[in-house]
Amino acid sequence: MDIDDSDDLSADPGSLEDEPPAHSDGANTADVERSSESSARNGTDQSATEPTDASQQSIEDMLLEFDEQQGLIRDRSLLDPNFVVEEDRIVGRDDQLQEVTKMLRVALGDNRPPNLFLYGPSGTGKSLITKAVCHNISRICESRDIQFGTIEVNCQDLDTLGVAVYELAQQAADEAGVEVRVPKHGVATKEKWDELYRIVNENFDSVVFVLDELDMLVGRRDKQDPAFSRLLYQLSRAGANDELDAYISVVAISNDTKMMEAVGSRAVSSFTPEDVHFDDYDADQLKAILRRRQDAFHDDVVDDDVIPLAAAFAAQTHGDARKAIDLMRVAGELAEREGDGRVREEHVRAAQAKVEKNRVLEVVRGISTQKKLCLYATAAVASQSADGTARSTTGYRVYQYLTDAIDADQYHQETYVNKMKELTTYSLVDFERRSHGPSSGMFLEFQFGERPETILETLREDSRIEMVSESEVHSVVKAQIRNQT
Ligand SMILES: Nc1ncnc2c1ncn2[C@@H]1O[C@H](COP(=O)(O)OP(=O)(O)OP(=O)(O)O)[C@@H](O)[C@H]1O
Repeated sequence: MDIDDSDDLSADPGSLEDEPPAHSDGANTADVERSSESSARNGTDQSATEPTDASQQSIEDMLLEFDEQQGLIRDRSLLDPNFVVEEDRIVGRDDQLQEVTKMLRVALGDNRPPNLFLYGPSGTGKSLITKAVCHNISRICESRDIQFGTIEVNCQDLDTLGVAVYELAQQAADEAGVEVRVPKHGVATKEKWDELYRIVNENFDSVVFVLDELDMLVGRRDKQDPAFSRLLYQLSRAGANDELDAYISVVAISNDTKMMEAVGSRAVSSFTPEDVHFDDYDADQLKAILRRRQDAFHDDVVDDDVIPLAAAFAAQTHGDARKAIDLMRVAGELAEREGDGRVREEHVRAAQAKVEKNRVLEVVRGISTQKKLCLYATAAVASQSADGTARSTTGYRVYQYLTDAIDADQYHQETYVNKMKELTTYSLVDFERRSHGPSSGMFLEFQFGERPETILETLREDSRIEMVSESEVHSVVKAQIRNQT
């Protein structure tokens, strides 16, 4: 996720000086004096229509003042989660680096590397490690005159298999420096596959396809297998038969550890990947990752407690390095905007509130009212339970209360559970199957990637949810938690 809060205040002072001010509001003292002289001559009083506050700073002055201010951030790219950092800035992923390198290095010789399935929570370095290894393979291949290509797509915003195949063809063409010869729309998916094969065969000896966030490629619901399963089947089969001359390897990346369970049996038997697991980072690892990027800031402008605090906040929610880096960037930008000479603990706390809110907003912006109600009910339970989790059985009762309160349709418990499961793809919420003894039956236990309070606060911005009394929900939740066996 990319949260861009940056205001680029680095306007070119030269060009600003050449420009006359757009209008005289807030102009300098001399202008104000000239203006009052002329009104006196004309016998008119302009004080009612024009600002007379001579101390008001013009926009130009403010821009120039900001521009002259020494910024705190020296290298913004190091605080951009999408920027691929140099190898020496990668910390705490030695095992995964070694495993991925060991398997993909086969591309350096005359052999097909194995397929890989990289899985683990968001922001744990899956994409970074893949890119770093492929980058190195590419460099060595260049010196050996092997045409190696990395063809990478993020499946998050790809709706159908056809769109995904076109995107692969487009990326392959970009990597090879050629043009795609089929149109994006209005042709059968088969033609897009053929075009992809043509581009690969004509330009590469060896290719690694990197399919990031693959589980998000669900495709049309009327198909038996999800689109990601069909994509894996077709790609890995093409590698094994004559359609592709180049050696190909498919690296599937997912947050969903259970993704392979949803892959159809045909695809499983042709894809057969080597698994590489990525764990959450702990606070110490996150601290080390941030310290290795501290030179993103000018020397000696970051207070000592800033990095440990950002690392601790990020460790609380899944140990996500992207979040830790986001926190540092937003804290730095807040400090710059306030004109503070240092990044302090208070900036990290303010950044934490902002980053959390942005992440929740990103998820809830596009979801239906029904999903919002499911999420609200579950977060309300988690916010009051002793361990911060919510049982599906309790969450459902609160959901029933909410739908009654606003007179909305009410789903069965199974649908409520499915809606909550669907929300796990955004890594805002996660679940585990649990049972408290033989008599209590099975239930899902939900835990949140952000504070449940932030989720509730954000969802209350929806006018239908806002209608429900907060204190009543509170009492209902309390009673339901008390009734849990
Ligand atoms: N071990 C690490 N050392 C240095 N930086 C890291 C490390 N792990 C992750 N990062 C940084 O954290 C950010 C997120 O990492 P990355 O995109 O690789 O995560 P991911 O596991 O692929 O997440 P997602 O599943 O959400 O795509 C990137 O900016 C990356 O540079």
